Amino acid sequence: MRGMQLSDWMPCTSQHLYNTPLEIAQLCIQVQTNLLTFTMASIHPLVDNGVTKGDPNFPGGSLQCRCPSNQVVVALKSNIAHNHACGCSKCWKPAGALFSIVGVIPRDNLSVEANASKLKIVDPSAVIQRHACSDCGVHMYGRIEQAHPFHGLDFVHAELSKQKGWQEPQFAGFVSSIIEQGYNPEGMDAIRSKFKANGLDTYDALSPPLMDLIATFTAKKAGVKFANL
Ligand SMILES: N[C@@H](CCC(=O)N[C@@H](CSCO)C(=O)NCC(=O)O)C(=O)O
Ligand SMILES: [Zn+2]
Ligand SMILES: [Zn+2]
Repeated sequence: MRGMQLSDWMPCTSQHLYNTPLEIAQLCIQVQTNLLTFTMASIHPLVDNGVTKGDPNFPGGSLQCRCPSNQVVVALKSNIAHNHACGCSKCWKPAGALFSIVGVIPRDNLSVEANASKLKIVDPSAVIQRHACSDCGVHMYGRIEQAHPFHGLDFVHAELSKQKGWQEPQFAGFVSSIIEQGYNPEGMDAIRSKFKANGLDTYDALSPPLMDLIATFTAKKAGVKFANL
């Protein structure tokens, strides 16, 4: 009996349905990705069904907390930068999401326009002093007060804005941190595949350029002299 041929498994190969093993492999990957999408927990609503590109000329807008009335309003005079999915335990995430989506803006471009009295710092001992609405709990901005490479940049969640066009997530950071919050390590490959399928590189800290900024700050603080290249 001759060995099974591909054509034995594909009775319809006489039509132009599956031309090459590559097309079949691509079809299998697509089926698997679709299945993963169907079965996986939500990464974040702005990632689960694809990432929508922002407007590079976006001028900024405002954020509102999720109280039904007397909302905290924060005005942002420019677009955000380094927007990223964050798996860490400290960043605010919408209900059901495994990741936060958080970006930065120069603190001088951020102002609280309404109900500032509702804001309280979630963890005063943290590096990022996250100012959250004491009623609905969403984080309106995170500010770094101590000497730090990101001092002067506020962390904000642009999904709290009614305006569209904010910078889209550029990468996924602190991905392994979701394990610390109870996500099954067996599921990490699927999580990383989902990010990659949406064009986002995944890191277990911040992106390399941001990590280099942190290391440069640390070296300079320690008086390290950089060798010539
Ligand atoms: N595994 C820890 C990681 C927490 C952490 O280091 N978070 C980063 C990134 S938050 C925005 O990208 C950080 O800068 N933390 C300083 C701070 O949050 O104050 C965990 O999950 O908790
Ligand atoms: Zn609120
Ligand atoms: Zn975080």
